[in-house]
Amino acid sequence: MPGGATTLPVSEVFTNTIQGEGPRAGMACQFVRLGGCNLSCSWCDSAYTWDASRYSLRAELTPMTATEIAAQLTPGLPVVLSGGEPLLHQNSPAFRQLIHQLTMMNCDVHVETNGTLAPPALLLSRETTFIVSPKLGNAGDHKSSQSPQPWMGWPRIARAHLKFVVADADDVGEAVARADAMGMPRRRTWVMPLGTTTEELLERWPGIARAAADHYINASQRLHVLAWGDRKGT
Ligand SMILES: Nc1nc2[nH]cc(C(=O)O)c2c(=O)[nH]1
Ligand code: SF4
Ligand SMILES: [Mg+2]
Repeated sequence: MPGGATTLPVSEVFTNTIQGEGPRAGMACQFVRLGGCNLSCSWCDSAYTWDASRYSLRAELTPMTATEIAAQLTPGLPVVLSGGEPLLHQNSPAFRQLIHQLTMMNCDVHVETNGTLAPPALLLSRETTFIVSPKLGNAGDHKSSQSPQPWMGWPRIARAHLKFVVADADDVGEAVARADAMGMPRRRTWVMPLGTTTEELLERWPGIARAAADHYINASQRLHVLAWGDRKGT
C-alpha cells in the first residue's frame, strides 16, 4: 500500500446491522470494509475486495478520505473495520485520520483481521477490540508469496480474541491446537461454521457446537447470514 495515501480503498460502508460472528455476535454495529488482502483463502466470502482475477477492483473499490467515510457513519455506534485485511492500511495517513475521527465520534472500533500483521500503537492505545482469524488447513493454499503465519503477540492484547472458521469437529480440534500453541486462553477462542447459506450453517452447527463445548472453547453462528443471506451491506 502507498505509505502516503490520503484515501482508503473502500469496498463498502454500511450502518444498521448486527455483528454476526464471534465474541460480540449480536451487537448493534456498523461496518467499514477496506480493499486488499495478503492471503487468498479458498472460501473467502469477500473476495471482491482483493481478487483482481475474478473481479474488477476498480469497480469494487472507491478511494475515500477519512472524512468521507466518517460522514456515512453513526456517532456512538461501534464500527467494525473489516476487509480484506484492514491492517494492511495501518500506515496510511487516511487510516490514522479515520481512527482519530472515530474516537471523536465516540465509536468503539472492532478490527476483523486475519492476524498476520501486528497492530499499530494507535489502535492499542484506544482499547480496540481485535477479532483475529488465523487460517486453518480448510482455507486451502495461499499464493506462494503469502504467509498465513499469525503474529504471535495477540495473546498479550487483552481485547484480542481468536475466531476460527471451521467445517467440522476435526477442524475444531485443529483450532484448539493452534490456540494452545499461540498461548491464547480458550475463553478467548471462538469457532464459527464455514458457510454462506442457512442450510450449510445449520447442518454444520451441531457437530461444531458439541466439539467446541467438549474442548471448552466458544462457538458462534453467523447471525447476519441466517438473517439476510450472504449479501453485501449486511
Ligand atoms: N453482520 C456482519 N458481521 C460480520 N462479522 C464479520 C464480518 C466480516 O465480513 O468480516 C461480518 C459481516 O460481513 N457482516
Ligand atoms: S484473510 Fe479474510 S479477506 Fe483475506 S482471503 Fe482470507 S477470508 Fe478473505
Ligand atoms: Mg462477512
